[in-house]
Amino acid sequence: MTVQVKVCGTTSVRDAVLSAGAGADALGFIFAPVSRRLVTPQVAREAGLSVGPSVARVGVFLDQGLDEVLRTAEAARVSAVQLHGRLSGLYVTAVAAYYPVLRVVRPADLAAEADMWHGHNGVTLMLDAPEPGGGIPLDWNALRPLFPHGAWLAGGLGAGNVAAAMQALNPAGVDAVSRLESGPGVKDPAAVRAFVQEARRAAQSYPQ
Ligand SMILES: O=C(O)c1ccccc1NCC(=O)[C@H](O)[C@H](O)COP(=O)(O)O
Repeated sequence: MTVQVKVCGTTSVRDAVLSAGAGADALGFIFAPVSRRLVTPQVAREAGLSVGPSVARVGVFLDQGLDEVLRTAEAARVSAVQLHGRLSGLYVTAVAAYYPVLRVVRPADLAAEADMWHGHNGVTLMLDAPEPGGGIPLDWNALRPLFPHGAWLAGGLGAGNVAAAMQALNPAGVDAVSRLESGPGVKDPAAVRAFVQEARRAAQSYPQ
């Protein structure tokens, strides 16, 4: 089976090209003002154009207004939107009318959100730690009974632990940022390459 590998927190053309060259399926561009990896829509657009058509560009938002999300996503020409925060089902559905949505949930909300979005093809769940971009791994084994088929996983992942996380939960996609950086918003090339390679290797042992 395959796994989608997303490298988040892209802030430059250089890092977009690096992650795409390492084999990432998706690049994340963070538009949440609280982030140390904040990028402008203009830079995200330029970076997205530099990686060709087969790499997804994901705009990442945290508790931002619907207008702001749609305007920013359009300006950056992203291909999908990732939504963090306390958001109503109506809000998520409104964004999903325009973009495929990665709806990010914390462990405490996983069961309720999995029920809400079951069978909704435009919304994919991503389980993440309570503090996005914080580099803290989850307790994968404890989450095993709750983890929905087809969901993605984030939270403190890197080359050193992505295989164990995948073995525990069989996520359809994995996402990381903190452990792939040499500094806030700057990618460490070796860490990015190792993360993508390890995720690909671990996916080979997925159940058929
Ligand atoms: O990374 C951030 O700074 C951030 C800030 C606000 C909202 C989302 C943010 N990151 C979103 C991501 O997709 C991260 O890759 C994900 O939370 C995992 O991060 P990490 O645990 O550091 O690998």
